[in-house]
Amino acid sequence: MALFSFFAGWISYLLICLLGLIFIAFLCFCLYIKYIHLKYDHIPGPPRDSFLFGHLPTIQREMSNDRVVHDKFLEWAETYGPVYRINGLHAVMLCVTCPDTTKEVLMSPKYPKAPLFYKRLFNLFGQRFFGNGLVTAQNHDEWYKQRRIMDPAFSSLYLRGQMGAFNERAEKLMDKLADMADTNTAANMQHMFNCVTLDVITKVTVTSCYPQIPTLPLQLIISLYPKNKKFINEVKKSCQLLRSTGRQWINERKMAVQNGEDVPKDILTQILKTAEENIANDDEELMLDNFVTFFIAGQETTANQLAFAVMELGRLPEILTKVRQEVDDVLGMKQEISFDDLGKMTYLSQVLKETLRLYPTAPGTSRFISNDIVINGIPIPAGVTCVFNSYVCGRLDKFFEDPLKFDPERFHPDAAKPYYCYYPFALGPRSCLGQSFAQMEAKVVMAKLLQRFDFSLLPGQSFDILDTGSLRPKSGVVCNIRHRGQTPAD
Ligand code: HEM
Repeated sequence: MALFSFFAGWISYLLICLLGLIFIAFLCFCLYIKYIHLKYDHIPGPPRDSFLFGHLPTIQREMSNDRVVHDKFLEWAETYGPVYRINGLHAVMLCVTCPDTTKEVLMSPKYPKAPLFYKRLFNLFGQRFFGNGLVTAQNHDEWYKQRRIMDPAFSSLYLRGQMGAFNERAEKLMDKLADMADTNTAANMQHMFNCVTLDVITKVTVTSCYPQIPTLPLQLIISLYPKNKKFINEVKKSCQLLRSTGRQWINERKMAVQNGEDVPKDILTQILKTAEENIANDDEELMLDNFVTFFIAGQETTANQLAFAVMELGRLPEILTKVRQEVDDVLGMKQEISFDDLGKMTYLSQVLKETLRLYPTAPGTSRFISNDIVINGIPIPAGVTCVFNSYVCGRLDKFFEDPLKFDPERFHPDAAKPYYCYYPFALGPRSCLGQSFAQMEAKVVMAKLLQRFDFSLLPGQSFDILDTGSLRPKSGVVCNIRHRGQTPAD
């Protein structure tokens, strides 16, 4: 009995000490948050929901109510100006729309990608995902080494040589659409575009292993609720499948290289080279990081752009007529589109650019600011994350008049170029490596679609945006497809 009370006494003593320590740690954390508030509260920003969580509850509310969180950021940019502050626990994030700062920060290699966001993409729900691949690499030298190796697979000379592949894959889509037109079947255009961009990037359709990536704050929120376990497990399984598919393809290519076979200078071959020059000892993991990176970065962004373009053309007959006329003038009945043809379809380029202004499918980027700077006359102490949001910039009327109007004339070759307020592919050294690839692919697919088919949106669809980290049309853009010249009753 005495022994029992001795131990019980010690356990209660330890518990009290532990609680005391937790309380002191919490107090220190609160004091640190107060210090951060004092340091950055001179920067304008919306009122915080709470001392501890800052603006996170508002952001969570927007997301759980199925709203586009970037609309909230837009509303705040309109109210609080070219730089405003958002708090979440001890972290401070600045949303910047000031063009001069956008230029200064994004064009300089001095500002690394912000760990606040990119470190979280290393894993997805505990499963290695983008790792240290090109999009997420934060160390400048490691990133630069990879980028230099990957560049040849995206040079304009190499891409010219890919026109055959773009044509061939787009033709497969046209065949499917022709079947649908013949059988009067409605087409979910987003799904169709996903298949073609997947086909182009992998040359094999492996749609089933393609993971849906939830937005980063959403990931954290999702992982807090046990009821999401099933979803989390599915995402993890998709990631594992993607990496094991990558492992298999990489090994096959490695064997081909070792056997002295003539391999193409494509993305996969270049990925093998990134590992050869990697000084760290995780060659295979780095290759898989880049496999996942190109698979994700190179596929759904373009598919979603195409789907948004069809959505807008479906409700704007005048623009549709004009762009179709251009395609007819340049291509006529020609089946194989050449690189030179692409250059001649300038209005189609304008349509695609305008699509990304209103619907930047990868809506922003961020950088860590490790030195004191001044933004729009406001001194900013070092240690913050700056977010550059192309969705917000594209919809601010100080940059684009009547911003919600879809108007490709904004990108007419003679129109004034937007000054650091239009960057759907980001800007500077960390801008999109696949920009030309994506826009060549998008043009080939759109041109063939316009050349061969009439499409009309099925009534009753929403024109809303679904924000899953990248932006996509909520409706899927379901269309009735007809061969050109075929009347709806045929
Ligand atoms: C419409 C299509 C596309 C859009 C809107 C887009 C947009 C972007 C954006 C905004 C970034 C910067 C991301 C960040 O800073 O977090 C980026 C980076 C990147 N994109 Fe794209 N992208 C598209 C298509 C592609 C394609 C087709 C590929 C490859 C085949 C690709 C490969 C990459 C890579 C490798 C990076 C990282 C570049 C680096 O940091 O060096 N993208 N893209």
